[in-house]
Amino acid sequence: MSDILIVDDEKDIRELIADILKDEGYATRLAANSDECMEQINAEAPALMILDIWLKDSRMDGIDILKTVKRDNPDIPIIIISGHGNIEIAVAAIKQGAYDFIEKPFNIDQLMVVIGRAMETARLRRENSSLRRRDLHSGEMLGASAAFRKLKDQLDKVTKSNGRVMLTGEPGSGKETAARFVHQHSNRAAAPFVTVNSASIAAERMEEVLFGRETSERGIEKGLLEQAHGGVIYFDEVAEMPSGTQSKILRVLTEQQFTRVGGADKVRVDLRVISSTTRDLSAEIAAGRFRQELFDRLNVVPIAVPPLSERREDIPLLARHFIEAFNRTQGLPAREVSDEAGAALQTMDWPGNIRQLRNIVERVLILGEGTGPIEARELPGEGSPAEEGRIVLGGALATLPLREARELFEREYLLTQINRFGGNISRTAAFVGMERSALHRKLKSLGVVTSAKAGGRVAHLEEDDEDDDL
Ligand SMILES: Nc1ncnc2c1ncn2[C@@H]1O[C@H](COP(=O)(O)OP(=O)(O)OP(=O)(O)O)[C@@H](O)[C@H]1O
Repeated sequence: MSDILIVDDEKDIRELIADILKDEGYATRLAANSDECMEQINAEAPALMILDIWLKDSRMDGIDILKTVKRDNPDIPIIIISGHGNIEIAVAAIKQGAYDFIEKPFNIDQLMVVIGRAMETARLRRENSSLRRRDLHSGEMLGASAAFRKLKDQLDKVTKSNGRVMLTGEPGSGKETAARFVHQHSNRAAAPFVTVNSASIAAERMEEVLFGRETSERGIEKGLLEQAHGGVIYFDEVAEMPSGTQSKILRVLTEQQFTRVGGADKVRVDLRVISSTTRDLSAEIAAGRFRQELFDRLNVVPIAVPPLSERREDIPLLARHFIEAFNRTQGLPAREVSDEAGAALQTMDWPGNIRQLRNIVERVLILGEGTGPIEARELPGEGSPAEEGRIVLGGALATLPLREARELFEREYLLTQINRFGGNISRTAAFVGMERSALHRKLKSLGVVTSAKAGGRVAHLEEDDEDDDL
């Protein structure tokens, strides 16, 4: 993605521009009409396009090409070449998103200045979005809950080794973040961390993307494996990997070398492999969708990343972290979180885990009401009944005698609070306003077991002792 695509129906002009650009050290590609142009872009997006607005013998004219490219590849800057006196068309092109225009006959210095500026703007834009992405994907891991500490201990141990790690966990629970953490704390930190999005690369392009290619026109183009040399390659959602690619990856892991598409030489790379999955890979293997041998090679150190519902205690901390990050990167208001909103966040369902929390925080900050603390009513799904001091009698509650309904309510209420405080009985007792021993008795009378998982409802309920940590 470092070359310039020149689209002009006049061969002389195309070649003249290409020669000038080559002298200036740019790689170039040429297209004479809209079909050739789209073919080139689909093969690989160029860093910049120089586009003649009038194209003879072409299915689409320059403006149509501009619209299509701006729709599908908005980051490619496009410089328009227009005939002398066609200012109106040039202005229309700028309105459609062209970066700038130059008039024919053009002067070389002027062309070079415009190209230089466009490249710089595109570079800054890319850097900005990668900074923003890095900021929200920094490998910085926050948490204090028992489930988080257990994860962190396991990750700390593997940073020192070179072993292949398989991270399992729900979507958005922080698998990539955990992988980046391992990378950043290992002796490979100075080398790249490269992600392979197994689900989003088309099966037929996978090989080229991973192994790179060699052609006579463009020489060697490194694939992701080579780009990650010395560092970490992260196979995100390995269960989505097409079966043909699974076999090829297996071969690379066994032979420790591969060839580029169209190439003959063997390439060796030094990589640490970390993979992740949201699916149960043993079920995928049983169903014949995932290769057992590949699983065995990738799953040397399995680590489970806990869902947010098992680390509710960390929710306020994470929410504050995202508010701060959105404030810094996007200038959104740095609001506090009210106690009610904090409690509501801790009791919500989180199928999308930490990513969902981040999205909700972003949405509330964008749509929010002013700069004061975030209130519970601003959160999705938070109705007014609780605010009015009412609860909705859902399910069986309305059909039960008072004593049983009260017990049911107490059990639900206490389980929810215990979850919010990460299973810590002392802090739960302090919050609900009971003595610790009284809370224990109450839980016992309600049939809640305090030393183990209670019917799957309490994830980390601890037996209390002097030290209230798990
Ligand atoms: N411990 C953490 N502390 C702070 N932020 C975190 C933590 N874990 C995850 N995040 C943030 O949550 C979001 C989702 O995390 P990440 O992309 O790592 O999840 P994932 O499990 O890899 O998701 P997917 O299954 O979709 O690939 C990211 O913005 C990430 O920065």
